[in-house]
Amino acid sequence: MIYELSQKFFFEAAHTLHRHMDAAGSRRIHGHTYHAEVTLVGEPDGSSGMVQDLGSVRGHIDAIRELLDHQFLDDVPGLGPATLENLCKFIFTKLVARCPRLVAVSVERPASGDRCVLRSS
Ligand SMILES: Nc1nc2c(c(=O)[nH]1)N=C([C@H](O)[C@H](O)COP(=O)(O)OP(=O)(O)OP(=O)(O)O)CN2
Ligand SMILES: [Zn+2]
Repeated sequence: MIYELSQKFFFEAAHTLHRHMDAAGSRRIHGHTYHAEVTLVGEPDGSSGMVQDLGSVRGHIDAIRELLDHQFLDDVPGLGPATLENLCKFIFTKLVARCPRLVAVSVERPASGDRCVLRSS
């Protein structure tokens, strides 16, 4: 059997975005509340009963959250244009190094209903 383990977190951040539509508003500095979810899959280890200890997942998420929460996303090294897509990739790339069973990252802006999901396969 395969188990799916997930954890949610949120961060608040500002950014600008260069785009063809609604260009002026997006180019101005503005902010969003982002809700993210990470998902691991696997079978629990026989002795621990865990796919991965959620405490360790939370610790690794906290380190990534520090890079994003209350930051100006345009200045975050390695992120690129601060889109939902790039936020998913940024979180995935950093977290998979610590959580090898990571298979998906989603980032959502609940206020607008926008959401992106990045899956490894
Ligand atoms: N594929 C994507 N498209 C857009 C993204 C994105 O991350 N991926 N992001 C944005 C913007 O960040 C933007 O602020 C949202 O713009 P818009 O949908 O026009 O919403 P409003 O400006 O009307 O209102 P908000 O308060 O900013 O939600 C755009 N596209
Ligand atoms: Zn925006």
